[in-house]
Formats: sequence, C-alpha cells, structure tokens
Amino acid sequence: MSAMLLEVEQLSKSFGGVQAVQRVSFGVKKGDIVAVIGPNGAGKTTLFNVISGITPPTDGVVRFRGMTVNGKRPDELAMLGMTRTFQNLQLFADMTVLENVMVGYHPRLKSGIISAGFRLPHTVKEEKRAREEAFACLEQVGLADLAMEQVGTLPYGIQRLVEIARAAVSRPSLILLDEPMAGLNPQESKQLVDVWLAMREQGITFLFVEHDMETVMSVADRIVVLDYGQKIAEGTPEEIARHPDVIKAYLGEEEAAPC
Ligand SMILES: Nc1ncnc2c1ncn2[C@@H]1O[C@H](COP(=O)(O)OP(=O)(O)OP(=O)(O)O)[C@@H](O)[C@H]1O
Repeated sequence: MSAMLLEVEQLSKSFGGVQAVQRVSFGVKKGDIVAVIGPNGAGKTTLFNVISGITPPTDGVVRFRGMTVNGKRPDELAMLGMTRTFQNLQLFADMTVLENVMVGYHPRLKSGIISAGFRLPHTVKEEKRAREEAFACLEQVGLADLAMEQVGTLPYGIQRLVEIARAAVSRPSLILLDEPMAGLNPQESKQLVDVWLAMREQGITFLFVEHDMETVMSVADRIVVLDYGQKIAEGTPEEIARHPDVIKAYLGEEEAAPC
C-alpha cells in the first residue's frame, strides 16, 4: 500500500473557459503538515473544494487511504476520515462552544434521526459520549472553560480554535484548512500552530492553504505551489524559498524569496 495518505493525480477543474486547476499532482504523507500556496486566483480554494468533495473534478483522481474518492460527498469523506474547515468560519453563532464541537461528531454517530427523536437508550448513551469527546477536544485546544459560552459572543481567534476542535472531534486522519490564519494576530496564530502540532502527535495529518508565509515557512514539512492553476513547485520550505519559479510567480522577475 502507498505511504501516502492523500494522492492527487493529474487533477483538473474548469469553470466554463476558466481552467482553475490544471493537471495538478502531489501526495501527502501520513503525519505531515503540507501547505498549498500561490498568488491570488492560483486555484488553491478550487483544489481544496475538489479534494474535499464540494465540487467534482473535470479530470484526474483523488485517492485517500488508497481509495479513489472522486465524487464522494463531504459527509462521506468525513466518515472515511477526511474533514475540512472553510475560509469563512461556519460555526453556529447562537449555539454554545460545546454544541458546535458536538456537531463535528456526527460522522461517528450510529443512531438515525428516528431513534434520536425517540431518545432510545443507545441514542442517549451516544449523545453522552459525543459530549464527552467534544469536551476533551475543547480541553486540548484550551477552551474547556468556555464550553458553555455562546460562540457568537467570543473573539474571532477563539472561534477559530472552536472550529479546529470541531474538525478534530470526528477523529479524522486528515484535516484540510483553508486560510486558517486569516484574521488572527501573531499570538493566536502561534496558539493554533501549537494545537496542530499536538494533534499531529495523535496521528492527524494537515493540508492547509495559507497566505501567511511566516506560518507556512515555520510549520510546513512540505509546500505545494500553484500559479495559474498549475503546480509550479513542490518541496521543503527551504527549497521553495529559493525556487526561481516561485520567486518569479510572487514577485515578477525580482530576486527575492516569497516570504
Ligand atoms: N465557481 C467558479 N466559477 C467560475 N470561476 C471560478 C469559480 N471558482 C473559482 N473560479 C476561478 O478559478 C480561478 C482560481 O480561483 P481560486 O478561488 O481557486 O483561487 P485561489 O488561489 O484560492 O485564490 P485566493 O488566494 O484569492 O483565494 C480564478 O480565476 C477564479 O476566478
């Protein structure tokens, strides 16, 4: 079996005449933290949307844990162990922190809507378990004290941590994060990176799209660079920082690193 947790092969996505992603291939090894970078409009979000089942590819293959997963819906991917977060937070502002995290537990639920409605004993037991696991995830991201607070009343940086706790509660093997550092101050970014590193110790692999080069260069094991929908480079942060095509894509012809 392949050592890669995620494999993207010759992936393409067009919107009418726009080739947003063109024959992109790369792999993500289990336990790695991999960044996807590129100038605005390079195709990063589209690539993420295809990998995570939001939109089907025009061509190519996405393989996760050795299985071809093209065409699977996000909820089906979540059951297989792939979950994602979005550029804009998608939390329920009126619900508590704990309830928001419990929402992320649903791929693991065995009870259907009917048994949940009748509150059958196994449903009650499952809900208790979901609550406990959600609370454990909140402890891990340092938010246990805020479990009963309404999410909408909390600062943005805290909401980002709630989001990652919600992604982690389904016990995924891969978390995709779209611009996780957007809107965070340096201290909050560092806190989030520490959370990733701790989760990595528990076997979670990360693939993230990010514009914040300081974070990318300090935390990524590998970086994939897109420009005009194509992969123009892939490598370690050191390799990427001195890659001539990357420098050119970010800064025209000037001799400077992307960060
Ligand atoms: N639904 C869509 N319909 C038509 N064109 C689209 C659609 N989504 C994306 N595009 C186009 O595909 C290209 C890649 O867009 P995408 O949002 O994936 O880039 P990005 O690298 O994520 O950009 P940014 O860094 O600004 O978020 C752009 O030219 C964009 O206009």
